[in-house]
Amino acid sequence: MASNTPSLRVFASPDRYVQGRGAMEQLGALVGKLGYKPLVLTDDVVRDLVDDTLTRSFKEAGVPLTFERFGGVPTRAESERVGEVIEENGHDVIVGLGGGAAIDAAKAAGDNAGVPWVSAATVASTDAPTSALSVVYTEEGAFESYRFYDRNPALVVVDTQLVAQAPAAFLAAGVGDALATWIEARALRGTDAPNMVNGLPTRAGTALAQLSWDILWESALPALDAVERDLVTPDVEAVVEATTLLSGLGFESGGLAAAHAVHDGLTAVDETHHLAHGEKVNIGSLTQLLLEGAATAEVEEFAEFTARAGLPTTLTEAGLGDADDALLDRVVEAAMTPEETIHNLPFTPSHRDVRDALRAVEGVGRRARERAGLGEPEAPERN
Ligand SMILES: NC(=O)c1ccc[n+]([C@@H]2O[C@H](COP(=O)([O-])OP(=O)(O)OC[C@H]3O[C@@H](n4cnc5c(N)ncnc54)[C@H](O)[C@@H]3O)[C@@H](O)[C@H]2O)c1
Ligand SMILES: [Zn+2]
Repeated sequence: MASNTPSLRVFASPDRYVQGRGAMEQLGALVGKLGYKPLVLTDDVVRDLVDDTLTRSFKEAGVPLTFERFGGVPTRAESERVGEVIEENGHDVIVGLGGGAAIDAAKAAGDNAGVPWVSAATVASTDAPTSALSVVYTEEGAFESYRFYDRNPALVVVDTQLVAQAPAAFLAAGVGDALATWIEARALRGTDAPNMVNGLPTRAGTALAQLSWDILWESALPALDAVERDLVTPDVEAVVEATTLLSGLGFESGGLAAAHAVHDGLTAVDETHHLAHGEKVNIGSLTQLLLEGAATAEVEEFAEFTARAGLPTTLTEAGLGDADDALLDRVVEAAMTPEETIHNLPFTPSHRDVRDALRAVEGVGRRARERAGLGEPEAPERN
């Protein structure tokens, strides 16, 4: 990102954002305003969850409902395949239904086929739904590249009842993804580093990142308690808005830095593939704070808060507890490619600086877990 230095400030957002309990009941009517023949890209798990609701919703709206099965990984090939389905059958709008992966694949397929795209989120696990970019993966699940579009989703719909009924780990991952947004956006303030819409950050983007952080600090823990019991409370509504809308606008127009670059680096090694996006991002946030030399109290408070939220705060939980330098070098190399957002930091860390910060996460994270009464971190089972 550092190679291009834009001179104009840019802020981007979806055309419309709709959130609430039972929002999927409205999907047919909302999508019907955008096209006559939508295609809904989703996996079997999500389809089973919403089939009845969407069948009813689309029927009432007089809009035909066609599902396409999502292959699970947003690869270039998967988007090309779905783009062809859109073209061959004359669909005029695509809906990505589920988590960040289905949503990202739908954006890419819509762009390939030249039709608008809609994000319909059934979990609040990432800030993917609002953005004008997709993260493209290899078949093996490693980060390949960001793919940028000229426009954001035409519509974003988030059903908080579905979010509440999903395993709480999804919302925890969303909290991890969204907390990083402020840690990263604030690092770009006053620099000429680009945001994710090829501009300089606007005050709005950065302020929304901070608002997301403030809401999470206030409401994430009670929201996670509520979601454990399938409840939609005002804390849940606030946290879903923070993880989806505010973090989405905040990261895109406020900009990314080291936390997401380290996330991308972590995807390069199989050891971390059991972690969700937001979980890997949390290791990235801790790495960025340590790399910045942030105040000890701040780093420790962040580690403890995110450990309480159920996020990984140690390399052990990331499957890298016994990683040798060569393995961490692969992570750091992938985190520091020329395109990576780590170069948006207002200083230039060396490879060794980043590796040491990453390794230092273990000690901070362990101590935080102890303070939170969570005990020793557990390594994932290897199969
Ligand atoms: N484009 C962006 O701006 C952006 C931002 C952040 C993350 N991402 C991308 O998002 C992806 C990660 O997304 P994710 O963490 O949501 O994972 P995911 O999309 O890979 O998986 C979500 C899983 O949850 C299941 N699921 C969905 N709704 C459910 C529900 N209500 N109940 C039970 N299960 C449900 C799905 O079947 C699926 O298996 C990564 O590819 C990441 O790169 C993109
Ligand atoms: Zn993210």
